[in-house]
Order: sequence, then C-alpha cells, then structure tokens
Amino acid sequence: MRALTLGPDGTYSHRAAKSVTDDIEFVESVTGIVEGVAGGEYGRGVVPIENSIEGSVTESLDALADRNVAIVREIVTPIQHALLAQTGEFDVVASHPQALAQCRNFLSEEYPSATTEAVASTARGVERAREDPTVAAIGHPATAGDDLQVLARDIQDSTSNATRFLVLAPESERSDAGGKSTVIVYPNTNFPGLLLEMLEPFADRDINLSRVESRPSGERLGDYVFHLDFAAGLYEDRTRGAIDELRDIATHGWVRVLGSYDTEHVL
Ligand SMILES: O=C(O)C(=O)C[C@]1(C(=O)O)C=C[C@@H](O)C=C1
Repeated sequence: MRALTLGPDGTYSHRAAKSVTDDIEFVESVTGIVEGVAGGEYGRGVVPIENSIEGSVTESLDALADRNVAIVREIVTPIQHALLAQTGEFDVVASHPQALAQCRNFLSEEYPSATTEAVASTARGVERAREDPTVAAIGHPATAGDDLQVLARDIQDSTSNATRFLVLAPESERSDAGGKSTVIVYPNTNFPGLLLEMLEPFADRDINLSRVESRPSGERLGDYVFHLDFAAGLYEDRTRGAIDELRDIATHGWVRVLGSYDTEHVL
C-alpha cells in the first residue's frame, strides 16, 4: 500500500511512516498529505499532530477539520535533534518551525548571533546545509551522511521530546475498534456553558478525554472548531451515546468522526 508523508527523505514523519509500509512517497506540506489520502490517491498518509514541547501542529489539525479521512493508527516517537553543518562556521540555522521551536534555548545560548530559517521539513533544512556552507540544519543525526558534521546531539530543550503522528486512511476504512478515538466538532453557536455541555457527555460516561484543542473556524473571530481525543472505542455504547449528545449540541454545525485506533511507540 502506498503511503504519503512529509519529505524529502529523512524527515521524522518518514521515520514514523516506515513502520506502516516501505512504499513511501513525499510531499512538502501536511495539507498535501491529507489531500492525497482524502482524494483516494494514497492508501495511507502519516502526519505529525502534536509535540511534547511545542504542542499542536496546527496545519495538521486544520487539514483534518476540512477533509474526510479516517485515523487508523497513532505513532509516538522520541525526537532527538542534532545540529548538522559542513563546518562550525555558519550564519543561519534552517529547519521545520516545530524543530526550531523545540531547540529555542539551545540556539539562543550556544549560537545567539545565528538567524533561523523556517523550511518545509527538517530534511529540507539538511538539504540546505548540504548545499550551502553558511547554513546549519536541525534534524535527525542519521541524515548527516558523509558531507555534514554532527556538531551537537540531543539539542532539544527537554530530554523527553516526543511527537505524536497520525496514520490516515480513506474514510471508507474508518474503524470502530481501538482504544482511542478522535472527533472534531463545529458547534457553530456560542452560549454560556457550551464547552461544559460538550464535555459532560464524556464525563457522565466515565470516558477519559486525552486532548481538547480549539482552532479558529475561520468563519468569524471567536468562533471555534473543537478537536477531541478520548480513551474509548466507537464500538462501545458509551461512546456512541456521547457522540449522539454532541450531534444534538452541534445541530447548527457538524460533528466529524475520524475513527478508533491504537497507539504504537516506535524508535
Ligand atoms: O520536519 C520533519 O522532520 C517532520 O517530520 C515534521 C515535524 C513536526 O511537524 O513536528 C515532526 C517531528 C518533529 O517534531 C519536528 C518536525
């Protein structure tokens, strides 16, 4: 089965995708990955969704809210960044914005005069460093190859840096089986206690929410789409009951059920 993930070759997303299949193709935006799966061109897509230091990958959240796909697996992997360059003399550090943010303290303490350059992925930053001796990159140390030096290892601002990736499939493969589920709710209304009303169906049924995230709907200021992850499968009566209540609350908006799945930890 063909999978699409964030490229070029050597990104953390690529490392996560290898646990899904060997048949991997690349695109340089997470929206492109979700589109490739929603349009039926690819059987699987692997997107980063959340990092333990820097939080949500908002482009992934927004792409999931706008398109019909299923989540079939979650992959959690440790992120151990290295600083890679041709020599120790460089002016610019290029990487994915999430990686630059995860190494903010290291960069300001060790290289206060270097400027940062946001690129589409860590592997794209490594390519920049390979082409230009004035550029260093932040990425996985295995991407250094023969032409770049590993100037420093484990440069992220916390030793327990980990990123959660979602494995996406066409909507027809949505599963009711799994220990976790994700729904996205757009209530398209606003009244005192709305958020409480949306969370109570889960609390009343003893369902543990593992993440609640709000994103601007794009319709008007102060109007939100809510992303909910919880520790229960769609096969369970209590889950179906909670989602029915959400649908009643969101009669002017919508509820998107992305499916149930299990978590895998890969190195
Ligand atoms: O640029 C990469 O290597 C990616 O796979 C993207 C990404 C992200 O979006 O969070 C994945 C893991 C790390 O947290 C840093 C960057």
